[in-house]
Amino acid sequence: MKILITGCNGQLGLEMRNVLERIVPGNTIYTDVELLDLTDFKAVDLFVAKHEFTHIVNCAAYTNVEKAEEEKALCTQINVEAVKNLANAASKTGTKIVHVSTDYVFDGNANRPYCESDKVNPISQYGTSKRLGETALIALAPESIIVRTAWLYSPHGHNFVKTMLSLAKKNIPLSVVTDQVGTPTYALDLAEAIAKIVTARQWVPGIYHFTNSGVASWFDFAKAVFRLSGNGAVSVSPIPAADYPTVAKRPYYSVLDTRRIRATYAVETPYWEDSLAHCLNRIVDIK
Ligand SMILES: NC(=O)C1=CN([C@@H]2O[C@H](COP(=O)(O)OP(=O)(O)OC[C@H]3O[C@@H](n4cnc5c(N)ncnc54)[C@H](OP(=O)(O)O)[C@@H]3O)[C@@H](O)[C@H]2O)C=CC1
Ligand SMILES: Cc1cn([C@H]2C[C@H](O)[C@@H](COP(=O)(O)OP(=O)(O)O[C@H]3O[C@@H](C)C(=O)[C@@H](O)[C@H]3O)O2)c(=O)[nH]c1=O
Ligand SMILES: [Mg+2]
Repeated sequence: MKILITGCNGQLGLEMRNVLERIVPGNTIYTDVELLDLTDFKAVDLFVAKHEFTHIVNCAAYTNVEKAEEEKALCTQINVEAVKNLANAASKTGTKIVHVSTDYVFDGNANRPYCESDKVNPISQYGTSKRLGETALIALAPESIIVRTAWLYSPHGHNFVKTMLSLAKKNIPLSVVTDQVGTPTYALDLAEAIAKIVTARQWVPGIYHFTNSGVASWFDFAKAVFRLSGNGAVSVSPIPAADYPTVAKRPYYSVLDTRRIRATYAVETPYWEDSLAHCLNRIVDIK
């Protein structure tokens, strides 16, 4: 087994390293944009040909939802063209790909958790680019596995938990939206799930949904961050999304149904608040 982790300094990339070095130490090469720019067709082709990986886990992406609306070309380069480059290179070497996608491929008008077969209809540039990445990958490397996740956080990088913790330090009253509902997901739990797929005896191509268990609004998520980090006194008001103007539209409801991945790969989907508590314990200086 020889694995490539791309985007190794992102939230998921860093957790993939934690998990893989515990369960299959020394089997993995980790690349960031400096070592391997995925938008460079030739570089990707040469790198993958040289190493003959058994698996690639693509943790690289353009993830700034707001800026994506203005940086459409860059977002497409990373979320679509780079995925094509990986798919082309991997299909020559018979390398299996695990690619990561998002709940933002859905429009959020459902009233029950989204299954893998449900109709997609992205409402943002980021969501559109992630969907185009999915379809390009399926066309070029149909044996791939796509794991859609949502509301990712970790001790590293940019995420809602760290945004809330830094706002808490400013001692100003906060307002957070209550009418966008999903499932906060700990990047470490996702990394465990992906590692299980990569090391499993069976490889079942297709799309899988992975999130933690349970349901929350961003407001619920913020309240839990403050309660579990000893910042329970921070004042947070619930507001409708209409009162929090943003450039990009976000789905009102994007809970994902995770039965398929649990049934196929026996992965754990811990309750979101339990995982949040675990993550907060790893973040020093939370008060
Ligand atoms: N964050 C979230 O809430 C969610 C994320 N996802 C998906 O999960 C996956 C992992 O997300 P997450 O870990 O949060 O992402 P991050 O933004 O934390 O990390 C992505 C990494 O990709 C790197 N990268 C960007 N461009 C290139 C390039 N051309 N070549 C190589 N590397 C590049 C970035 O480097 P640099 O920082 O230097 O640009 C960054 O380190 C992504 O596919 C994302 O779409 C799905 C649902 C929710
Ligand atoms: C900072 C802040 C945000 N919000 C709102 C804005 C928005 O509706 C919601 C979440 O804001 P964020 O910008 O942190 O989240 P966003 O960047 O939209 O998060 C998404 O990222 C991409 C990469 C994904 O794939 C998605 O699954 C999802 O995690 O919270 C408030 O209501 N109050 C606040 O003080
Ligand atoms: Mg964001």
